[in-house]
Amino acid sequence: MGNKPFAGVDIQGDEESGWLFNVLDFCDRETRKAALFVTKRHAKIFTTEASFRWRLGRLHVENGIYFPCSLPKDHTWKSLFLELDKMRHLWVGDDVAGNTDAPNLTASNNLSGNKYRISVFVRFKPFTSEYDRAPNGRKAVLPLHQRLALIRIDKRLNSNKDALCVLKEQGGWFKEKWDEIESSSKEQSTGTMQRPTASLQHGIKMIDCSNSRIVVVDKGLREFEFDGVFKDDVSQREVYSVSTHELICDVVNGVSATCLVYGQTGSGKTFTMFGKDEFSSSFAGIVPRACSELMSAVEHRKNELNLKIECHVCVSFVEVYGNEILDLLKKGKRVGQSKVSAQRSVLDGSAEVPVTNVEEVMSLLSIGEAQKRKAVTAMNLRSSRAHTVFIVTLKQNCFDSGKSISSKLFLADLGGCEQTKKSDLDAGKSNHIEVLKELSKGVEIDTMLQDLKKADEYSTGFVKSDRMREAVYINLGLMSLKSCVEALTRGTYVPYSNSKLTMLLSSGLGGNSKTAVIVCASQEDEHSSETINAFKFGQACRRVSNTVRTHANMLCDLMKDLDFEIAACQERIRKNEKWVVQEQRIVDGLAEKGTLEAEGFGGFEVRKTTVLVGAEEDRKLLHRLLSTRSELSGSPLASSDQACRSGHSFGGNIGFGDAHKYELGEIFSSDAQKENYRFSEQPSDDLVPGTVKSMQPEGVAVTAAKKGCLAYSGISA
Ligand SMILES: Nc1ncnc2c1ncn2[C@@H]1O[C@H](COP(=O)(O)OP(=O)(O)OP(=O)(O)O)[C@@H](O)[C@H]1O
Repeated sequence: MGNKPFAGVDIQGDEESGWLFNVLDFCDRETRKAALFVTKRHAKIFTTEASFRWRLGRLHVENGIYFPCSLPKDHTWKSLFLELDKMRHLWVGDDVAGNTDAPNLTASNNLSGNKYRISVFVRFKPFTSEYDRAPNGRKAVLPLHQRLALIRIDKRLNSNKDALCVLKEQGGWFKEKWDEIESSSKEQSTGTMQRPTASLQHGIKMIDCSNSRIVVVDKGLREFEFDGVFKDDVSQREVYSVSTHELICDVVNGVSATCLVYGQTGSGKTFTMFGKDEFSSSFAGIVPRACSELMSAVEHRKNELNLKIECHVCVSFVEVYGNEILDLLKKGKRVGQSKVSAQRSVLDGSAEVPVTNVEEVMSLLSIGEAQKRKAVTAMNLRSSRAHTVFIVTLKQNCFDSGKSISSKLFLADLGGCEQTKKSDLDAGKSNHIEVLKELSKGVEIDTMLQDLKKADEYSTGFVKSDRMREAVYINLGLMSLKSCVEALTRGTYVPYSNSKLTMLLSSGLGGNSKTAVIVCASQEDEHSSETINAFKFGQACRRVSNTVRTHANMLCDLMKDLDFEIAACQERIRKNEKWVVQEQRIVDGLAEKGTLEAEGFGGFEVRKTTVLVGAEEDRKLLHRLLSTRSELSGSPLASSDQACRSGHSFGGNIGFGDAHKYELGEIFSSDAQKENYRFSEQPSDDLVPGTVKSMQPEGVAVTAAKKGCLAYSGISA
């Protein structure tokens, strides 16, 4: 073949190097060897980032694996390629995936069962006014070492000595105190030096976006580390592309994802999740951006891929208001009665509306927005009075392989944690004028009249007790969310059923979903304690990992896990279980009253029974596992089939020492079926259901087949 085909290859160019990979992937062994020889001196071609990007493109076109157009955080094109390459057989049918000749096919399932930590981001809201920048809150007294640590982090100093110099230069109280201590320590050189302390404003001390760290003064100095920190000037687009964009790619690749915003009331959660003004403006939040990306990916699937994949998209938009789930797309109609039925209705699709293009999604978003409950509080002129969850369901069917995959995207705008004193729930009336101003901004006079009416509705609707009740329910939902996250970090029972909110979001918290949490925060010192609490919640979420599987592989994996457990259980039974002989003294029932025999002196019969002991608990477990497997597989025979094929024991004895003795070929009596049985042999095709197949030499054990099961061995006298 020579050097010719590769002579003109521009090794840095995407397309050219792509062509080279193409050739290498499809040529025979000899050609490949020659090609590798030629390109040896250009070996870096195989490792350049550009080449991996090109490979991702191929993965997309040929295997239907969607990948983000911009690199996700902490990824290189190479690492992204290696991660997504594990899914290359996502759309290959099970028949092909089961073929051992096809190399690396089992790797298709590698994503199933992968553990992913919840990613947590922090977004700061801009200061509301210059007044808010002024220190206006609690003070905390920091010990000297923490004060020095703060300076070291802030000024990027390496030693405490340098930090001490900075502290002295800062002058003020500390310098005076330090001079005082130095002079007194000179006088009494043997005495121990008193540690100087200084009081600091409680709140955020440093925001380090490049290292995603935030340093705060709480009771002492405290540092929080997150996956990303966005300052107040970061655009909506950037927040979306860093925090959520990757999740959309996962949803297209069949993995469910959740993104939730958490924070104090008025901290910018709704702004981050839904945006402001038009959904198409630069202020558009995560929901409209995610929907347009998802819909364009779906469009792309239809038009451009080699594979024929049919996609169906449905959306639901619900509000957890008080103790109820309301459907915002059906004029706030209540969904389900109980917690379970409400959760089922939302998750199983009765609240879903099918959509075919992005315009339809946006119009549904507007309908839902209009239905949302908002009110004026002292903290926010348009405070959401409920938790809102927007759910997108994507069902994909591949015509070529017959495989279908379903995934869900949960986008939740949680209600803000509220201190009712701060949010001044009666502030509606006093803020009336503010609402009017906001509503009339840039609007013509005739439309203003309508707005005035609207604003009037706002003000007249302000019933303090209603606002209080809403705040209590919001806080209760958030408390359940916190207790679920805490339970997940401790590894104890997770109380999802405590609230409808946690039941809805259970897949995102410790479930089968990739999850991102965006903590929205104010920078004002006044709100420092709420902000720090929100950071603590974010930190707890960061310790939670979800096990993520593509939906298509879930059942398969579950069966595999069950089979593994069944095999282990059977192995334990085989090791621990043994037959023991039990003796039972039976008084002659026919003896006449008053005789010695009747009283049990002398004339009694000793009846020996053989029973299986040593693995009673494992037997119960095995029974449970087999019935679960049978339920999952939908086949009533599966459980017994499984047990028989393994050739292990099950059950006890039948009729031993009792009246009935089975003969070869005899039909099992229906009474005998009430007793315990024992599997012992491999089932064979020549078994006649319900009959005794063979007998042991002493005439003690029988192997028999019973209706509905394949084989049994019982013990008969
Ligand atoms: N990053 C930001 N840039 C510009 N304005 C912002 C930002 N974050 C929030 N705001 C503004 O702050 C106000 C309050 O924000 P928002 O309604 O999103 O708060 P919230 O956390 O959803 O409150 P609540 O929990 O009470 O509903 C809005 O007017 C919003 O436009």
